[in-house]
Amino acid sequence: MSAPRVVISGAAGRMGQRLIALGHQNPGIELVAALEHDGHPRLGEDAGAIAGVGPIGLPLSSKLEVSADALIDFSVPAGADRAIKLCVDNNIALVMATTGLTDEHKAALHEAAKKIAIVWAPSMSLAVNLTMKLTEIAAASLKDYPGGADVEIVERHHRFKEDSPSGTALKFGEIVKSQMGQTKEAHGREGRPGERPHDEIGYHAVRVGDNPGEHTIIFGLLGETIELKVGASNRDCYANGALKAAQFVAGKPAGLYTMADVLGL
Ligand SMILES: NC(=O)C1=CN([C@@H]2O[C@H](COP(=O)(O)OP(=O)(O)OC[C@H]3O[C@@H](n4cnc5c(N)ncnc54)[C@H](OP(=O)(O)O)[C@@H]3O)[C@@H](O)[C@H]2O)C=CC1
Ligand SMILES: O=C(O)C1=N[C@H](C(=O)O)C[C@H](O)C1
Repeated sequence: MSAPRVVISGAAGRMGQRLIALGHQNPGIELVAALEHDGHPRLGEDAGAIAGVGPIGLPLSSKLEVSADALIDFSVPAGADRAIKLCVDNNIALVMATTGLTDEHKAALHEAAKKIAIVWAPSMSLAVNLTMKLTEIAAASLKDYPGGADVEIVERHHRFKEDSPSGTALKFGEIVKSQMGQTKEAHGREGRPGERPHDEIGYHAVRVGDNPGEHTIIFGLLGETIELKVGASNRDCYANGALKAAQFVAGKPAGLYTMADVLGL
C-alpha cells in the first residue's frame, strides 16, 4: 500500500498537535484531515500553524469531507464515540488512544472491530509496551511467592489530565491480575484500612506540573523490592507509536489489534 491517508481527531489538543507536527514530516503517511468538535474556537485555522510548525494546508475542521485509510483519535470519551461511528460508517481503520472510556465505549469498540480494523491501546509508547511484557514476566514469576507479593502501581501525569488512574496504570493492573489473580483494588489509602491483603492491587495517581507520563510497578516482598519504572521525556513517543499504528492498521482485516502487534513485541 502507498502511504496511508490519515485523519487526526483531537487535532488541536496536546497530543493532536504533536501528531500533526510529526505526521506532516513523515513520508510514510499522508495527513488528510485535522478534526475537532463542532464548538472548537480555532475551526478553519491551519492545523500546522496551531501545532507550531507553520501552515501545512490542512484546516482544522469539525467534519470529515475527504476519503481516508486510517483515523487516529486522541481526544475525550465523547470524541472517541464520534470517531468510532465515523470509522465504521466510512470503512476507515481506527487507532484508538483516548483513555477514560466507559464500559459502553469499550463495548462499542468491540462491536466496531467486527467491521473495521482497530488498534486500541492506552499507551502507544514502545518503552511502555515493553515494560508491560516485563511486568507480565515478573507477575508470573512471583504468583506463588511464599508470604505473598504486594503489587502497587504509581503513576504521575501533568495537572491537566482529566482521567484517573491513567489508562496505562489500569492496563498494568490487568496484566498483573491475569498472572497473579488479585481480586481487590485500592485507590490511595487513608484512615485505618488495616493490614494490606495480598490479593489487592494499589493504584496511586499523582498529578504534577507538566509531567508527560510516568509509571512504576512495585512488587513488594519481605526483605526485597522490585520496581519496574518507565517514563516519557515528552509526548513524541506516543505520537510516533500512533503513526506506526496507523501505518500498520490501514488496509488490515477487521479485528482488534494491540501495540504489541504493531511493534512486534
Ligand atoms: N494512548 C496513548 O499513547 C496516549 C493517550 N492519551 C490520551 O489521549 C487523550 C487526549 O490527551 P491530550 O491530547 O493530552 O488531551 P487534550 O485535552 O490536550 O486534547 C484533546 C482534544 O480533543 C478535543 N475534543 C473534545 N471533544 C472532541 C470531539 N468530540 N471530537 C474531536 N475532538 C474533541 C479537545 O478540544 P477542547 O480542548 O476544546 O475540549 C482537545 O483539543 C486523553 O484521553 C489521554 O489520556 C494521551 C497520551 C498518550
Ligand atoms: O493523558 C496523558 O497525558 C496520558 N494518558 C495515557 C494514559 O492515561 O495512560 C497515556 C500516557 O501515560 C499519557
